[in-house]
Amino acid sequence: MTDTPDILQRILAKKVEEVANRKQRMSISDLEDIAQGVERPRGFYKALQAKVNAKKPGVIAEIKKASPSKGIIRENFQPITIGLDYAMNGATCLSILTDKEFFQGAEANLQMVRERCPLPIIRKDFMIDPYQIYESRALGADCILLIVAALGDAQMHELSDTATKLDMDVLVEVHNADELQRALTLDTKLIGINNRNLRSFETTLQTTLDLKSAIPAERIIITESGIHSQDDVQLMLDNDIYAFLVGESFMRAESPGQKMRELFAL
Ligand SMILES: O=C(O)c1ccccc1NCC(=O)[C@H](O)[C@H](O)COP(=O)(O)O
Repeated sequence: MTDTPDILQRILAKKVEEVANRKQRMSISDLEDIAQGVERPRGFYKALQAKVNAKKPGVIAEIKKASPSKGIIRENFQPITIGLDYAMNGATCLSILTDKEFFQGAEANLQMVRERCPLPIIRKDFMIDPYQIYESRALGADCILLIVAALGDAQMHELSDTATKLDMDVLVEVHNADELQRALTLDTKLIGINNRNLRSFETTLQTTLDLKSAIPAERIIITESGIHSQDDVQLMLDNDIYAFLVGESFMRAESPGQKMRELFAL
């Protein structure tokens, strides 16, 4: 096991700086104006709900160039081509990394893909301030990610309420039972269980299996990270988990969409 310094704390420290700089460049009310001119949210939750109700896999296909645990994952990184490939091959939603420092993402990637691709999109970034929620809507995001481990209770509720006010969906992400209890105090129907330990970077699908029984039936469980094989997918389906967030195994394939089709038999 790698003894990694707490990557989340490093990312969050950088986000505090980043948000402060952005606030100097554009006011929240200007962002609000821009957000109002953007096409309405596409229904991220609804798209997943339709799959889950039909007991079919709903795949949130990730567009990610690099990560702290894996370094560069995909050299030939063409976000629009990847987004269209996912859409053509049956993805339900997209996840687009916008963090630059740690994931080599970009906000422009989300905007460009949204213009060309009809799928609902989650902005995958580290939300700590309502400013970023307005910014996400202004970029065209349909859903935002809230990582419980990164947030205090009041902060988490404030961010979720801001997203709801903007008609966006919220995916709340947990890694353990304590975080899950906190996540369940939110109204959101989307609960992501991240199988990656953010200290060791190890992934185990057992995390999803261990936590799922504490989640009420009306919520949608999304298993996140570490899905690499048809057996992994089958294990989740056998345990009534129908929503998946997958990045690396798709991104390492020449055609991420075909890889998705292969893993999920779409
Ligand atoms: O992936 C990392 O190294 C990482 C480090 C710190 C915070 C988050 C991190 N990953 C984000 C994700 O949750 C994944 O991109 C997502 O679940 C997909 O995982 P995978 O299919 O294993 O690429």
